[in-house]
Amino acid sequence: MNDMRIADRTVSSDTAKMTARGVQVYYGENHALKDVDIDILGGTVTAFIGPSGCGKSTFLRCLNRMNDTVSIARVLGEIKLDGEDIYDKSVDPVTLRARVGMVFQKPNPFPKSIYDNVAYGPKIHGLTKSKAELDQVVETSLKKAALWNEVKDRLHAPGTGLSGGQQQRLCIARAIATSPEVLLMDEPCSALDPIATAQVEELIDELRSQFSVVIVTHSMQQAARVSQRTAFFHLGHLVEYGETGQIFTNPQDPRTESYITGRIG
Ligand SMILES: Nc1ncnc2c1ncn2[C@@H]1O[C@H](COP(=O)(O)OP(=O)(O)OP(=O)(O)O)[C@@H](O)[C@H]1O
Repeated sequence: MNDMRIADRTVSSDTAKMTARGVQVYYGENHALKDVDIDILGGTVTAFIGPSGCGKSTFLRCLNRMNDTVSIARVLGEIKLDGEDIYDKSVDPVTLRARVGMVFQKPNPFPKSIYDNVAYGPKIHGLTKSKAELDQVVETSLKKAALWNEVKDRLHAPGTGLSGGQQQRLCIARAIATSPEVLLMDEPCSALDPIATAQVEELIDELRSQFSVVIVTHSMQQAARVSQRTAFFHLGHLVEYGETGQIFTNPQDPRTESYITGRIG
């Protein structure tokens, strides 16, 4: 942990964008997540770290109700976005996922053109009124995802023809095209080479000026590079949550210390 570039630790907001209280997740009989309480801050990158199977992705997927799509998953407790219960019956999960977007581990562009990948969300949510407005959203999203210059002359070529790193930036552009308030990223760099990883990490830092980012990562170096807040999960428990520098240099719980020093993994 010595040669780490450290992210700017200042957070632009200390108000909670999302809050979770007493969250439990069961997959059938498997109690995967146990009594998780957390406040996700606005304008902040929050990293979820912990050993394989500790529940990081499960909790991430609770934040935009992706676990609704898993028939054996049961989510208990309360999760709020701007004070509103996202599991309330009146909340449409598809609309919620436009506000709380997601980028997955493997780049998964639709088998459509670069343009149509980005235009998809604004179209289905009726966010634009004209073709010119949609063109503008596509361009702005690709610019925010640092991909515009590489693709502006081939917007109608298939998204699947891009390199892995470009495909992941296309998926980020697709996720931000609906102007989400929170962006969830589940190990977004695990399929990328070091150069593409550095590009996506730089992007994450820029994106937090517009919304909260929550990133699951296996890499402690990555958590230290990109996040201002870190949550350490172990065996389904949220063991420790705090300022990233403090978690890595002065952990309060012996389990966190064991993990960051490599004694549990
Ligand atoms: N779709 C699913 N169906 C059944 N069990 C699941 C499912 N997804 C996760 N689990 C179980 O929930 C527990 C937590 O898994 P989860 O994927 O959330 O952990 P993780 O910390 O993200 O792991 P990794 O770092 O390996 O991705 C594990 O016991 C896992 O087997």
